[in-house]
Amino acid sequence: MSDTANDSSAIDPAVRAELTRLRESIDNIDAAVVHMLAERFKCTQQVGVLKAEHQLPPADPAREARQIARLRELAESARLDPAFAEKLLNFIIAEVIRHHETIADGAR
Ligand SMILES: C=C(O[C@@H]1C=C(C(=O)O)C=C[C@H]1O)C(=O)O
Repeated sequence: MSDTANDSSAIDPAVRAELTRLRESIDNIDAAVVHMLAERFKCTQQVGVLKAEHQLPPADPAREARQIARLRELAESARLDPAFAEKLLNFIIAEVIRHHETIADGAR
């Protein structure tokens, strides 16, 4: 990459405008992702409390398998890499299970 690749004075104004337009949408999408994840974690925290109150295990592998299969199908129809969708869901679920273990530990 040349030294001037990130120097905005060297970028064609039309290209700069297009980059700015796209980055504004990326920023909006990132904000939506954060808000959606926050809502999801609010729900999963409640599931964690319910499980702890009723001595249910933090993880439910059968439910996870159904979610992964569903998400992979959704990803395919949205032209998103299903392997990426699966990795992302597994990453989120691992964090949820960690929260559930912490809640269960606190209830003991
Ligand atoms: C939220 C739950 O707990 C865990 C987390 C899941 C998730 O984040 O979607 C799914 C299954 C469980 O391993 C649940 O059982 O529904």
